[in-house]
Amino acid sequence: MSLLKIHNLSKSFDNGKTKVLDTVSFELEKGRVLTIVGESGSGKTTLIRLIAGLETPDDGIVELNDTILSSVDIMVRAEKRNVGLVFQDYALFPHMTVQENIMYGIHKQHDKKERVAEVLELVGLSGFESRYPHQLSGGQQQRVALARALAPRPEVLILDEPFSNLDVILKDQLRREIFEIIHKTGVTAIFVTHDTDDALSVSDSIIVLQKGKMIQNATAFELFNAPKTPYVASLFSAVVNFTTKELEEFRYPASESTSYMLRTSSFRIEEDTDYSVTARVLSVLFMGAYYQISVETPQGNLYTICSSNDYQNKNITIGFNQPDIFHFECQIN
Ligand SMILES: Nc1ncnc2c1ncn2[C@@H]1O[C@H](COP(=O)(O)OP(=O)(O)OP(=O)(O)O)[C@@H](O)[C@H]1O
Repeated sequence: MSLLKIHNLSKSFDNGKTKVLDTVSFELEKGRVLTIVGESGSGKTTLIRLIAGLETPDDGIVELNDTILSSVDIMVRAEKRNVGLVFQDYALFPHMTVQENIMYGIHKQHDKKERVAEVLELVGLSGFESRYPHQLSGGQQQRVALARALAPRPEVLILDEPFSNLDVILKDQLRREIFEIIHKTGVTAIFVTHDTDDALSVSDSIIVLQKGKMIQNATAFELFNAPKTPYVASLFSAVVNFTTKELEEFRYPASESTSYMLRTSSFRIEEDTDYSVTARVLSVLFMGAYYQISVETPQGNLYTICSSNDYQNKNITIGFNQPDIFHFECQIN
């Protein structure tokens, strides 16, 4: 059964001139992790602010545990919603210790100190109670922010771009740790990011927002393998747009009214494939873990990746298999 139900949520700013969210609907089951992805300005933060009660909707309903939290006539205050928030900038109070920061979020409980110790243990920071935020690393501050959000036992935990201020190695490590903690607590979580790697690795389902509209709501596997639009396809790895003429070179039966795309990584070199063309290799660049290869076909140049530089200045067969090509009955946008 769904814990959180979002129904036809819409929001505009500037007296209705800027529509930021347009009839967004989805449901989230208890204990699941949902990620919201989308380019800058697509409405991600506005959507979670509406769920957290920091904005009022123009239309639509936010429902948690069969109780309406927001609608045109109802607005339950943010602090009454039992929704925990972790922001990218940690938002810890600098003049308070770790213990005071975490206690701040706990309202009704008598066992405040015990709860602080419990959540600090959960995030691997036992013994850090009396430190101040400036005495902690970025990763530790983010774990304290998570502990603070978890302390009141929220029904939904929302993490807004929680890793974007951290360097790559720390980010990977912290992402793993935070999602282990989330799974351990079983809390229902919504994670907002424009980093699609984050989204693929941690979510039970992913919502893609584009210009305030929900384009697709699916598992990571479905989004990667069956994107609904060219934009969704391009979110998760490099893609090539094919013209009908280019596809004819591969002997692919292309139609004029369809847009075609292939992931760069789906090209096969010197392999038996469903559709192929002979092409001249223009360059092979060493990129560390792989080589980037550029080839010239009768219809233009293509880029792909391969694992060796044996193809320098050669004519090669490059191709792809039927299941790998995406087709969309629309114009590429
Ligand atoms: N209070 C506000 N008043 C006016 N416009 C706003 C307000 N809040 C957000 N917007 C606008 O709404 C649009 C969506 O903003 P939002 O912050 O939800 O996007 P986002 O997807 O979270 O972007 P980012 O990834 O850059 O954080 C933007 O064009 C933004 O300028």
